[in-house]
Order: sequence, then structure tokens, then C-alpha cells
Amino acid sequence: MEALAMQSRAVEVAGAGRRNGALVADRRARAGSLRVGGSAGAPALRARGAKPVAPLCCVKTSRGQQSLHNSVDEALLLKRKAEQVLFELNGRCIYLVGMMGSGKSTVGKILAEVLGYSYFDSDSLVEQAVGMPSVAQIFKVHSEAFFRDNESSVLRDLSSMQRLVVATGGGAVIRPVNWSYMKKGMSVMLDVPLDALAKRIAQVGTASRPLLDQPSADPYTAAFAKLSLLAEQRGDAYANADVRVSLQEIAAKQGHDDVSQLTPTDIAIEALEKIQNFVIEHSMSSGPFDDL
Ligand SMILES: Nc1ncnc2c1ncn2[C@@H]1O[C@H](COP(=O)(O)OP(=O)(O)OP(=O)(O)O)[C@@H](O)[C@H]1O
Ligand SMILES: O=C(O)C1=C[C@@H](O)[C@@H](O)[C@H](O)C1
Ligand SMILES: [Mg+2]
Repeated sequence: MEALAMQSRAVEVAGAGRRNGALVADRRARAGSLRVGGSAGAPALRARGAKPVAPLCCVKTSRGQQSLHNSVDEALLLKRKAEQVLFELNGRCIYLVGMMGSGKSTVGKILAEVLGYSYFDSDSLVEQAVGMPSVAQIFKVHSEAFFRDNESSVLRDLSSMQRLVVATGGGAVIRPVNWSYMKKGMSVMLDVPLDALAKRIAQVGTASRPLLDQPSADPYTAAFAKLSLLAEQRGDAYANADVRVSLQEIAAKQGHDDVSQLTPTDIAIEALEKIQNFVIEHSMSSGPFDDL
């Protein structure tokens, strides 16, 4: 867990961070403005050891390379929203939860970049911790329970840090102990219709996702059937998330019939909006590290 150890040291240097005594009313006012720049939200320190997220311009989808942003305006809106939310977050981590293929990694990298946070993928950290190249292999050689134990350890370690965006594994929500870790930050559920998920997954195949892998079946049908079952079993667990970002709701707001017309930036903007509203509503101006 070298990456985590290095990140941990950087967090120590960052210290407790800025204390935030702003009144809720001030924060509400700020939420309504579109202020660009300013130093209030600047991260105290970019984590040493954690790789800066490379600038993003496009994402590979079933239709080839899709632009992350529809326009410069959209990219600016994203940045402005991030500036506002950064202040409210006060260093809290963001945990993205959602079904396999829901866009946790894609949206997580965008959020990390605009917030100046470090990005981690919990599946990758488990692979590193176990010393195996893929989750599929860990399931095969060990077991799902072994994977889940390691997933919990990774989330526990991450929960002592600040300024991270964490893309969690799709099943991280099923263990209550994982919620005790994720509740130290903000959890955001990406809610994507099952047919859109199955299409995305069928595009890349199911081999890397052991719970969906049925080599003899048509990938879309197999993925759709299993995802439907998992969604039913995990509905209550996903509902623990602090905020839910529904792609269907964003598409409806934008007048699209289909969620496939949404860019990852649209989704990231909505996530920031929901995070901001949640933090303001819950008056979470003081961070969990303020007393350290
Ligand atoms: N808004 C989007 N529109 C279209 N395709 C997308 C969108 N977001 C992500 N994708 C594509 O869907 C697939 C899954 O996305 P991603 O890997 O980000 O999801 P995930 O939730 O991290 O999945 P995993 O289960 O692997 O952790 C990828 O091929 C990605 O390029
Ligand atoms: O939904 C799930 O249970 C999983 C999702 C993946 O991210 C991996 O964590 C693993 O394949 C299990
Ligand atoms: Mg992922």
C-alpha cells in the first residue's frame, strides 16, 4: 500500500487544514454566486506520492471517443461549481458508490481534477494490497469474502485521509462497516438505468467483472439480468449514500430522451451541485479533521 502510505504522509503535512467558521447564511449566499478564482477553496497541498490526475478531454464509450464537455461553457461551469464546493467540503473526502459501470471512475477523475483532490480506485488498491493484477483473479484464487475483507481494510485506511475522491467497488456498500468509513466523508451514488449499464458493460465485455461473467451468454443479456438482481439486493445499501445523482433526472432537466446523451461533465456538475446542497443543508462547515 505504498500509494496510501505516501498519501498519508502528505495528509500529515497538510494538517488539520483551514478552520471554517462561516455561517450557513454566508454559505447559502456563496452557493448562489458564480465566483471564479479566489483562494478560499485552494487545496492546502497537493498530495505527495498520489499521481496528479491527467487533464481530461474525452472518454471512450460505445460510440468511440466521447467528449467530456459539450462546450467551454460547460467546462467553466464545472470549474466554478468546484470552487464553491471546495470551500464547503473543507477537505472531506468524496466516495463514489454505484453499480458496476455506473461511471465512478470516469466521474471520479473529473471531480478529483477540478477539486485538486487525489483520486483513488478502491478495486486497484485491493489489487495492490493483495499483489494480484485483477479483481477477477482475486475472486478466482481466493474468494469474494477475501476480496471484501481487503476492500474493507482499504476503505478503513482511506477514511483517515483528506482531500481524496475514491471510486469504490460496486459492492462496497453491502458491508455496514464500510459505511462507518465512508461516512467520514461524503458519499455520492451514481444512479444509472440498468439498460445503460448493461450496454456499457457489454461494450467492454464481462471478463473483468467476476460477478457478471458468464462466458456462454450474450454479454448484454447476462449483464442486464445480473445487474437487475444486484440492484434489487443492494437498493437499500445504495440508499445510504448522502446524495444520489440520477442520470435520468439530469437527462429530463436537459430535455434529452436518453441518458447516453449526457457527458461525464454533466454528471460531475450535478454531483457537485448535490454535494453543495447536502453540505449546506446539514451545516457541515467543520471538517472531521478540525480537532486533530
Ligand atoms: N457518461 C457516460 N456516457 C457514456 N459512457 C460512459 C459515461 N461514463 C462512463 N462511461 C463508460 O462506461 C464504462 C464504465 O465507466 P467507469 O469505468 O467510469 O465505471 P465504474 O463505475 O468505475 O465501473 P467499475 O465497475 O469498473 O468500477 C466505461 O467504458 C466508460 O468509458
Ligand atoms: O459490484 C460488485 O460487487 C463488484 C464491483 C467491482 O467494482 C469489484 O469490486 C468486484 O468485481 C465486485
Ligand atoms: Mg471503476
